[in-house]
Amino acid sequence: MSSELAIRVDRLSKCYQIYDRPQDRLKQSLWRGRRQFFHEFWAMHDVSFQVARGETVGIIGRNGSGKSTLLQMICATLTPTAGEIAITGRVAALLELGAGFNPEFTGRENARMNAALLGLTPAEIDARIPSILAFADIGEFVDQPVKTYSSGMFVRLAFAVIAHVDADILIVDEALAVGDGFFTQKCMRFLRQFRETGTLLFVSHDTSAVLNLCDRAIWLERGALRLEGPAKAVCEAYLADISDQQRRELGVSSITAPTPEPNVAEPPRLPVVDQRLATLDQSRFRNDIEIFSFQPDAASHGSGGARVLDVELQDARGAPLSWAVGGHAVQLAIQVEALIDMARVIVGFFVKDRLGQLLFGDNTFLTRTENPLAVGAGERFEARFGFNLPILPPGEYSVDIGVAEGTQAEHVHHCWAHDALLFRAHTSSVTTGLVGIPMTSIALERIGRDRPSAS
Ligand SMILES: Nc1ncnc2c1ncn2[C@@H]1O[C@H](COP(=O)(O)OP(=O)(O)OP(=O)(O)O)[C@@H](O)[C@H]1O
Repeated sequence: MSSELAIRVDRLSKCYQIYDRPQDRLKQSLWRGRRQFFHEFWAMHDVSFQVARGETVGIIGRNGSGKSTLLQMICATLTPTAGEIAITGRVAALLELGAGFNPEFTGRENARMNAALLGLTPAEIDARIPSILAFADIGEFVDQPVKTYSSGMFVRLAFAVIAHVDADILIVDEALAVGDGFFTQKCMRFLRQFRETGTLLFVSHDTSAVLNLCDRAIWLERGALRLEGPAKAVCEAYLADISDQQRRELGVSSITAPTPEPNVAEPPRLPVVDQRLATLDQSRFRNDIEIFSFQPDAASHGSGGARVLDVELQDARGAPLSWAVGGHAVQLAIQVEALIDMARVIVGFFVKDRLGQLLFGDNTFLTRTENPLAVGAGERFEARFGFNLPILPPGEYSVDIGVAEGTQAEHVHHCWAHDALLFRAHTSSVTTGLVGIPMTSIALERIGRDRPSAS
């Protein structure tokens, strides 16, 4: 195989023998192939593709399309019925919860055992175990048998191990989603860093995760390769296919958007009040967002000239919120301590989703261009941003806070606190797209016919 290739999959097929009743399996072994008591199910059929060294490839497809089957064969935990796989490099995989873990052993013992299986020498394991356990961050559970672990703890430990074994090829299933928001973001940061040098196969139902991470995507359908190519084109085709199918199921033919009228009146501007909020807020689709308290020990970088003291989401009158409702007015209040004299302070924030994709944010620069804020070392100051929360799809979100000095174009970062505040949206009327925007108006009216009917 060319040294530029990390993975070559050639005409791969997997057939399962399905027995309708347990006794049929017994009969099959007694008859030794002279009669057939099973029927065949081809979970993968004639799939071929190549992954170049250093590529990041997303595998997408509906439930049961063969994603796990394919990856298990690549990891050699499942034997193909036909076809070949050639791999160049050390493979580490996170495919199934708890796979490769002995339930009776502690987390520490399992981490050592897995690291050894993945090729680390005892000396390398000794050197890396503190960092593995720090990454997993499961506290005293590390010395408990893993049979007592929650699924989130399993993922943390398994991911921590694969992140420390110098793999050339990483294979990760969306098992990641089991972790909490902070951990998922930590994993995504690691994966982004890993893809600079390594080869990554990433399986997910979530096309935004694939778009975010992958150069290329492979779409599997009923065990066959339906499409491969640039991640954007493949994900778009996949989503279009899903919506076509939904339309067919609903019995709706394709919908063409009407051409807008040329002189439509300007929509009303502020105040932004979504007319539907009152109704939505009475329903189970109300966008309930749980706000977790400020994380003072959140990881941060920067020159160290400032320190974030507190971050709060407040209601429009300044009362702290532990729950917020999407679409409603809130304030984000950020308190900072200057550790050095600062002449032109800028404070900003970014809200990110569980994959670390930046959703929205803002900063104080334009508000204070004319009279920049100057503070002395030891002084405290507060930035406040008032806005209508977007409607957030269910999931976890976090807020990064930045404190800088200078101008928008040229500045010194004194502090960038990652994941200083965490939210969780529980229920939502929005399920697609990154966020829902509160609408100022929505109309649907009859406007006549193409041709007046003859009377
Ligand atoms: N051990 C097995 N015996 C019989 N059929 C199996 C076995 N394992 C998987 N299958 C079948 O093979 C097909 C592909 O399964 P696979 O788990 O690879 O799909 P997937 O794309 O990973 O699905 P999901 O997104 O739900 O995880 C499915 O129809 C599944 O029922």
